[in-house]
Amino acid sequence: MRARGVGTGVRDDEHAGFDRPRRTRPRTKDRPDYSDAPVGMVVTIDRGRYRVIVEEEAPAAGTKGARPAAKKKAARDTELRHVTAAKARQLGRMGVIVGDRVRLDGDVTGEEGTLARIVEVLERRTVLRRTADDDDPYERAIVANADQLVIVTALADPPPRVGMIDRIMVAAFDAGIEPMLLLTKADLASPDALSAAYTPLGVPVLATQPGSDLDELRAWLAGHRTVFVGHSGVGKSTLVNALIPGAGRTTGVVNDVTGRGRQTSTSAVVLELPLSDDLPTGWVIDTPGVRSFGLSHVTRESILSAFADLEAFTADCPRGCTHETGAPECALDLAVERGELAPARLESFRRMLGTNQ
Ligand SMILES: Nc1nc2c(ncn2[C@@H]2O[C@H](COP(=O)(O)OP(=O)(O)OP(=O)(O)O)[C@@H](O)[C@H]2O)c(=O)[nH]1
Ligand SMILES: [Zn+2]
Repeated sequence: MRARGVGTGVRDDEHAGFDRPRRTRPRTKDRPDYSDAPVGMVVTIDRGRYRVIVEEEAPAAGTKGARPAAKKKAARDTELRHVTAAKARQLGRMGVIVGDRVRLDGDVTGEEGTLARIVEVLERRTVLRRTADDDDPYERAIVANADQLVIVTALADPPPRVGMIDRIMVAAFDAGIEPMLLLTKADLASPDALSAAYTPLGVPVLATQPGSDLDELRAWLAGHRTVFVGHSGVGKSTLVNALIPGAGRTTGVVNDVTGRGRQTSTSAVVLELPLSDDLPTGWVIDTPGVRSFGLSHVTRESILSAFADLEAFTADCPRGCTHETGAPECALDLAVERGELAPARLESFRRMLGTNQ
């Protein structure tokens, strides 16, 4: 007979329940209801400890802990509490990644020396994944719940790698995350060629150099959770520090002796953009410099679904059409012939398909 949860009373369906297949787990007894537990966002992970930001209503004016009236300018009407947590045993091997929204149990005061427990990971809206290389069968989920991705590429020193940009872009398309291209070091080389190569993809492109006005970028980030991805040395930390004074992202050249960068972080970090009077709040998720970006998890269909205009034409493709260059009677070629699709757009799409081979 099924054990009954303590104090839950007899439900109506309890009587009829005996001839039903037994649930593997009694619901009420082993699985406490955490629906009232506070929800927070995982901002860093370090050796099994998760730093979680819990957003709560700010105390009303006049109560203990209320914000002084003088600080009202550009203030949020909620407050952010930082809580350190460990993964609860019941989550088993389930991964918790940066950006995850989690429910917390135990001591959630966030006071020095306290430790909360992550008891549930809420459904992810997006997951940015990569494999170490294309033969790597293990995909790694890097960041959860981002809705934008900024690919940071230097125009020189190190020189841009178009293949790498394409791959990161495909990972974004696959994840349903909006990509943007940010070209740094425009003082060293012109952004024109790269800019032209990515415009047909509908990807916003922005070039920066020391002293650049970052207002356009700020406007783009406001109200979003944006992942920054880039090769080591492209100037990503310089940019993040400019956007978020006090972020303290380590910058500098690669150490000539050890060949290793000074950056020690191995996991992504969520940072809050400064509050502003005229822009909604936003978050930046900085990731460690990447050297490769494997895509063995990405399918042709998921790339196609990021190109809604092309997807509409492919309804007329022969069954099993690969849509690649030379695919017989591919409706995409016919659409270009009829002048309904820009050749550059099809070319860009096919370049993206090619990254996955
Ligand atoms: N000329 C020029 N140099 C830049 C620019 N942005 C950054 N740099 C320099 O490029 C070097 C690398 O910058 P970082 O910000 O450390 O690069 P990163 O991408 O964070 O690199 P990792 O920390 O290794 O991931 C530093 O010496 C910066 O001063 C730029 O727009 N123009
Ligand atoms: Zn086709």
